[in-house]
Amino acid sequence: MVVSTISPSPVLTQDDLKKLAAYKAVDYVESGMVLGLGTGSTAHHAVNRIGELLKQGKLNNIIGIPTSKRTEEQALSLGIPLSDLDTHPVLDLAIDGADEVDTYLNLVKGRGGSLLREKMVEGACRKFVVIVDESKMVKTLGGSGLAMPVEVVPFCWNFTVTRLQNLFREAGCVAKLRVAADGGGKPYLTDNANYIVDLYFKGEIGDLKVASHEIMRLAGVVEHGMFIDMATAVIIAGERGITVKNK
Ligand SMILES: O=C[C@H](O)[C@H](O)[C@H](O)COP(=O)(O)O
Repeated sequence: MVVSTISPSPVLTQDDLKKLAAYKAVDYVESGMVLGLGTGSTAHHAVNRIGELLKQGKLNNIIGIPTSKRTEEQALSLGIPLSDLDTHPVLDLAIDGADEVDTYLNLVKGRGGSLLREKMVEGACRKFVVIVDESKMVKTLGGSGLAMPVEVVPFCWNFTVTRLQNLFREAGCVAKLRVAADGGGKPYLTDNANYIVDLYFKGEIGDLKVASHEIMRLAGVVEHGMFIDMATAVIIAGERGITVKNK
């Protein structure tokens, strides 16, 4: 793993740091690329920047593959030409945020609800650059005590919640169905009309590949938010500057 650090910065807000990481990642973009466009507050800055450079004529012939309906709308509003994986099954580069990044550059994603399309698009990229502020860095995934999202089919979701929780009983896992933010207690619906079950761990998840396999073996699970061995680089913006970690 190659690590490089550049330029210290003055006191910045978390959003400033997200923007710094995003802009740095857009330096990797070249004209003619097919690009995976990530989802979330950090990726939002990168998509805006790509739109800006296209408008200024500093980038040309970019094709974007959005990882969510939200990003699709944003990209269209910026005039970024879009396509999909059916037409462009291999992408040059994807840029996206993450909820957690461990020391091996494994990720937790999906707290914003977009993990399935992200995993499909980012798994089809030659390079996957992750952009985060330093608060996202963790020793081990799930160690922050925050959600590890799993996308599940709505059919008998309660059954799947119980099975997911039982899977990680020794790690003190609590599994909860995510509800929509707009109140009413209705389940949160993903872009694929599925539900999200959030897993909260008290202890260690253990071997991530084993955990991944166990989760995916459950009928009813569509995908989970652990992105193992997928990132090729992580750009971390912090109070002391930007750090780039390459796989
Ligand atoms: O579901 C959301 C995506 O995985 C986001 O990329 C992730 O949650 C990070 O989002 P943010 O940049 O807003 O922290």
